[in-house]
Amino acid sequence: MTDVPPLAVDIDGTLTDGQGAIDHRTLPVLREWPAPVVVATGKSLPYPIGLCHFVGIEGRVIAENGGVVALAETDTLRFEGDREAAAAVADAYVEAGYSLGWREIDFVNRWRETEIAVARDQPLAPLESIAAEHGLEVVDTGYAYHVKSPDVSKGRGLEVVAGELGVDPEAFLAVGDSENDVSTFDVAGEAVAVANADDAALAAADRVTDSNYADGFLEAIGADSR
Ligand SMILES: O=C(O)COP(=O)(O)O
Ligand SMILES: [Mg+2]
Repeated sequence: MTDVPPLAVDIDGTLTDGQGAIDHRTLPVLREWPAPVVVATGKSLPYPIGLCHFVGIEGRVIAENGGVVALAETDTLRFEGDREAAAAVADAYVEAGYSLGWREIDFVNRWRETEIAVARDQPLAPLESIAAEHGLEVVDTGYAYHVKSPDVSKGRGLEVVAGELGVDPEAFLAVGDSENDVSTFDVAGEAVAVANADDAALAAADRVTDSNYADGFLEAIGADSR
């Protein structure tokens, strides 16, 4: 087949099951996809790079909601955003008596270079107001609150990746589940939300799958979901 589109795929809520584990059925599908696969996630770079490595695909990654773009084949490693402002928000939030909500050794933020993530069981309103004071915004992925620059997005990252790969961003088929995928959906030619997606992703998608989570992903790309 020559008309198989390149894929821009989210991780949490899209390649996972309802418990957050990667669904093993997605792995051979990603490995054998005959066009470039770009992993676009809110997670810090080591997670998606590790995923690509162990799936056995080229490292093509948009991490930190677009704050980091990494493309192994072109030696690209780009950073966007304002890490100092995000760190200042985290400090002010803790100073105000709140917590980022992770364990003492914080593997969520340890390798994060352009934004800060806060656990969703922590109060959102003060985080939003402190972020706004620093010119930043809070995005709720359904897995964490991410404090990021408003001009950084997965969609902007996809434009950069597409440029590096010499592919039209509109050629991409994007699959995702939450508001941090809306910008990807806007840039890609075809946008599919899995059925468990939040309202923002559902509204931005061209179509919505019948199935949830990884079943939805496999349905979205027309893969056999046995
Ligand atoms: O890190 C998160 O909060 C969500 O990650 P995702 O973008 O892969 O769904
Ligand atoms: Mg997601």
